[in-house]
Amino acid sequence: MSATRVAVIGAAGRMGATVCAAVDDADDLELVGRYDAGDDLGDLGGADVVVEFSVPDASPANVAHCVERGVHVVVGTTGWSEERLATLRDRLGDVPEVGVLVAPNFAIGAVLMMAFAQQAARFYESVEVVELHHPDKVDAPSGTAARTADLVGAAREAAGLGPVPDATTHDPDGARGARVHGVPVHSVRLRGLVAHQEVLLGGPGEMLTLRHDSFDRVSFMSGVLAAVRQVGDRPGLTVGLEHYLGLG
Ligand SMILES: NC(=O)C1=CN([C@@H]2O[C@H](COP(=O)(O)OP(=O)(O)OC[C@H]3O[C@@H](n4cnc5c(N)ncnc54)[C@H](O)[C@@H]3O)[C@@H](O)[C@H]2O)C=CC1
Ligand SMILES: O=C(O)C1=N[C@H](C(=O)O)C[C@H](O)C1
Repeated sequence: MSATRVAVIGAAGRMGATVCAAVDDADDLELVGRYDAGDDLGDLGGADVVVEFSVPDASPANVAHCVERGVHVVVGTTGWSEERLATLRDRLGDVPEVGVLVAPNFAIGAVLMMAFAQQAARFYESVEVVELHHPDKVDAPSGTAARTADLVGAAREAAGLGPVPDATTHDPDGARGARVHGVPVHSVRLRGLVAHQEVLLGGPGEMLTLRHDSFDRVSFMSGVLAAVRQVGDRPGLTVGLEHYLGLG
């Protein structure tokens, strides 16, 4: 069987460079293009699949370029709001054979953490998300934290839980963090870190802590490569790697 041809957008970045190395190392994949800011994406080097890890403001146009050329895309870039996803879904309506996966986190443990948090949400009165990342990250909260909060918030709503208890009335400096789908989210940026998250769930007399740590970007590679191998067989838009792992 011939190798799947893969191009990487954002190839000079932390994730893009790691993906290029992982694709180079895989016997069944061939790296046919590396693109970064300012490059003409052209025919994408004849790629069957593109892996996109760039910046939130550039990602939708990059993905549109691929989709218009009938190329499947695995997207790891954050910032895919509901509005952006809806536009992409519309665009995919014109090319029904093309598959796109948008996933906020490709580490298996992070995917499991989100699934466990969603499962646990209905049992706890209180929940907060703390995400901790390297200080070169440009977006906050992280895509993973936003998705976790969305999943947890929706599960709470479905279970008929009200707002998380919080007596705070005076918070001039925003110490209680952001609110995503009603869930408080706190972002830490610290030299030495890569990507980490805790979901804290509290009930009378107890707390459940779900924690995931990516110590190295290699943690994302098995998920990225699994997605590259499957995306061509999954037409349309999929959000979240869990759907490729039988967890969705
Ligand atoms: N889904 C996941 O598992 C993960 C997602 N990420 C996300 O991936 C994205 C990239 O993260 P990093 O690699 O750490 O960032 P980075 O800053 O190291 O790399 C981004 C790269 O994109 C390039 N770029 C900027 N504008 C571009 C354009 N218009 N077209 C093509 N390339 C462009 C930059 O020059 C840079 O080389 C972020 O949104 C981050 O949150 C990061 C790690 C894991
Ligand atoms: O920028 C990063 O590093 C990461 N970004 C993703 C996110 O925002 O969730 C995934 C992971 O946390 C690493």
